[in-house]
Amino acid sequence: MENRHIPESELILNSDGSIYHLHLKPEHLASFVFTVGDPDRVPLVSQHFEQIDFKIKKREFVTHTGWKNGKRLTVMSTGMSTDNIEILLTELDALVNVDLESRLLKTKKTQLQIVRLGTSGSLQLDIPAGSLLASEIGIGLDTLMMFYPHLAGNHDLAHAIQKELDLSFLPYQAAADSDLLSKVEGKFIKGITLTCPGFYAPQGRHVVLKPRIQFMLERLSDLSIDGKRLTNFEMETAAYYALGELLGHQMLSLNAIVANRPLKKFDPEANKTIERLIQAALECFGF
Ligand SMILES: O=P(O)(O)O[C@H]1O[C@H](CO)[C@@H](O)[C@H]1O
Ligand SMILES: O=c1cc[nH]c(=O)[nH]1
Repeated sequence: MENRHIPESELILNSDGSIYHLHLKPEHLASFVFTVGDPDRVPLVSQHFEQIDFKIKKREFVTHTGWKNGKRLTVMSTGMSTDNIEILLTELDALVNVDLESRLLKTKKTQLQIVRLGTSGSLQLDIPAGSLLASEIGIGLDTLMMFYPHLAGNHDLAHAIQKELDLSFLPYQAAADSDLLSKVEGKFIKGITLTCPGFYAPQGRHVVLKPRIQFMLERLSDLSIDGKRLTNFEMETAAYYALGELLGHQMLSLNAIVANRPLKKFDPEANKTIERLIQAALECFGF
């Protein structure tokens, strides 16, 4: 990669030297990061830390860094949608891989491990609310990755979804890091996750405005691609996996299933499932 001087208007630092949106300096970040969508979920994770050394809030990005079981870790909130994940991952990568003084790439690369702890809706009757699901693959129904280099790897699912829904664009497809995925074996079911650019019509919901794509839920639930089926809807996973692949960081998205869409049910006990998700993730990663 060309080692150019990154201009001030392209990688923006605040007056205290912290990075623009996240408001972090390199020393505030651990190499293992849990991410959550909801800022109020950050203390639900960090309450399990033995010690918290650093806390900051900027916009929807709330960060706590501390220690558990002798290991340093960070938890941070991202807000919703893939556009926020683009900001998150670009700035996290810059914190570890750009010398913020010289504005040049560091010669030695640091790899982050980033695990999303999010909520999600199931597309399948046999994946009830209350399930814990690890996304093996993420498929993005948004256009974020049209602005970045092409992804390597298999795009079979993306092509099948484009055909089924008659989309004018090709969704993007990327996979979880296999080492991180192996750590949750037995504790999480595995699934194929659809990352949507919205919560309502882009997930086939009808409130007042009628979704343009008819029977989206049923068509995606029934789709079988070489024996593989789609399992859940959320709004960030594919961007983590795609940008993780391009930037060289390890990513895993873990989901608390809070709705069963075929049953038309939302789980009133969703908070308990989120707490189980947090506990299970801490255990699986040795914290
Ligand atoms: O609970 P979080 O992590 O925010 O994840 C899910 O919940 C939000 C929608 O309610 C979207 O961000 C979706 O991905
Ligand atoms: O159905 C759901 C539930 C949580 N998050 C989503 O994006 N969709």
